[in-house]
Amino acid sequence: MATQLKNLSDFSATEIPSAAAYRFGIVVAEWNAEITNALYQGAYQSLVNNGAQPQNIYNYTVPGSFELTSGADLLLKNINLDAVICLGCVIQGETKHFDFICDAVANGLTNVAIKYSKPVIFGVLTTDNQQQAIDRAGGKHGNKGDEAAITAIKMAHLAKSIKT
Ligand SMILES: Nc1c(NC[C@H](O)[C@H](O)[C@H](O)CO)[nH]c(=O)[nH]c1=O
Ligand SMILES: CC(=O)[C@@H](O)COP(=O)(O)O
Repeated sequence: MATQLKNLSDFSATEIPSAAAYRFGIVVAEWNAEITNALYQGAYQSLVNNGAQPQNIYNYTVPGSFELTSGADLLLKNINLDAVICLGCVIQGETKHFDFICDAVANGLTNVAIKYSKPVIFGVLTTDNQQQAIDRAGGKHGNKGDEAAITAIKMAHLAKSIKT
């Protein structure tokens, strides 16, 4: 498994641009809150550790990962942001519901990013079980929230460099 070869929180500080000039939205799904709260803490701390100003980080929650698309759309429609980080945890149950949510969120967030020409970061765990989620939300495989935050910083920097 690719993740087993990589820690989601391993980054070289020299490769990460400063986040000081950028404004970030973070949308967090409430489903599996013990996991998504850990993802949020990782993302928020990674932003701040790389220079983001707390007053430039706009935090919101939505009921479930399926609503992350609506959340990202509302933020980009109403707030001047350089990137939106979307955090969720979808865990396989007994039915195909998992598949529909995961596909909807991945495609939905992609469409929002294109609609606004803004980076929308897919920080959603899609796991077979709870332990896999724990391992990727501050456990042995790091924190996907860290990864999502660093991705947001890099994409915001890329967007700025292309525009100027
Ligand atoms: N089972 C999980 C859900 N289900 C809820 C959906 O995301 C959505 O809120 C509902 O279908 C109403 O639109 N959400 C997760 O984030 N994680 C899950 O494991
Ligand atoms: C991913 C889900 O929505 C899942 O938790 C729902 O469980 P089930 O497929 O057993 O209804």
